[in-house]
Amino acid sequence: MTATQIILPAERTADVLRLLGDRSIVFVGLMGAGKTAIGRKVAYALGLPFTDSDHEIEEASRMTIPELFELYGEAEFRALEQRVILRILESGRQVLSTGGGAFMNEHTRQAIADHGISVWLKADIDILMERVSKKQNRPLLKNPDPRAVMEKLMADRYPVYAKAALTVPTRDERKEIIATEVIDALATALAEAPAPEDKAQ
Ligand SMILES: Nc1ncnc2c1ncn2[C@@H]1O[C@H](COP(=O)(O)OP(=O)(O)O)[C@@H](O)[C@H]1O
Ligand SMILES: O=C(O)C1=C[C@@H](OP(=O)(O)O)[C@@H](O)[C@H](O)C1
Ligand SMILES: [Mg+2]
Repeated sequence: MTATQIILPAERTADVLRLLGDRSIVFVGLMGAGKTAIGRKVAYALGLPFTDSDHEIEEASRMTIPELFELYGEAEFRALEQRVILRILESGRQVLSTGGGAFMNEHTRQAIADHGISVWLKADIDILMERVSKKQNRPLLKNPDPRAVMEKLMADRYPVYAKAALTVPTRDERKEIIATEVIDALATALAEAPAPEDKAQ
């Protein structure tokens, strides 16, 4: 199946990239919000490389995320996640989609602030549950009551996700539409907070 991609006018892309400077766009938010799916579309539309931290962790460890949790536990996964994200952020401007827990780590949050502009993709619980129920690849939700787990994660994490540079609501709408809304929100936010080298102009 060929995925539909967004085509932006060249001037629009050039404007957003200029305002972005050397910063990466970093997606944060809960499981199922669409960080991976929307991040990929945003990257394609802007002609930027795309990286998903979970994918990089799986490549580096040659294990799946559920295997890592099962064999080494969550603490080891978090340590690996921190290292991998720091390395990715130092490898140049890109779109990075993080795993839902990554932004909870203070060092990771600082590195994201140093190298990028963070985007909290925020969806309501029904949407999150509908999406995550389709795949059994999220160890935290391997629980008799995954909705209660998600509610607890919302309570614990929302105050931290709220530290992201911008928040973009997402909903039951085509990925291309959401990705376009993210780019619009980014363009507005970046125009208000230009990269240092752009401020002088
Ligand atoms: N706007 C959307 N419309 C329809 N499906 C979506 C949308 N955003 C994400 N999805 C689907 O929901 C699931 C979870 O999305 P994903 O990008 O993996 O979320 P995350 O990385 O935040 O956990 C995937 O199957 C993805 O294709
Ligand atoms: O929220 C979390 O703690 C996690 C989210 C997952 O990524 P997605 O948010 O991309 O599903 C993955 O990193 C792991 O299962 C833990
Ligand atoms: Mg993901």
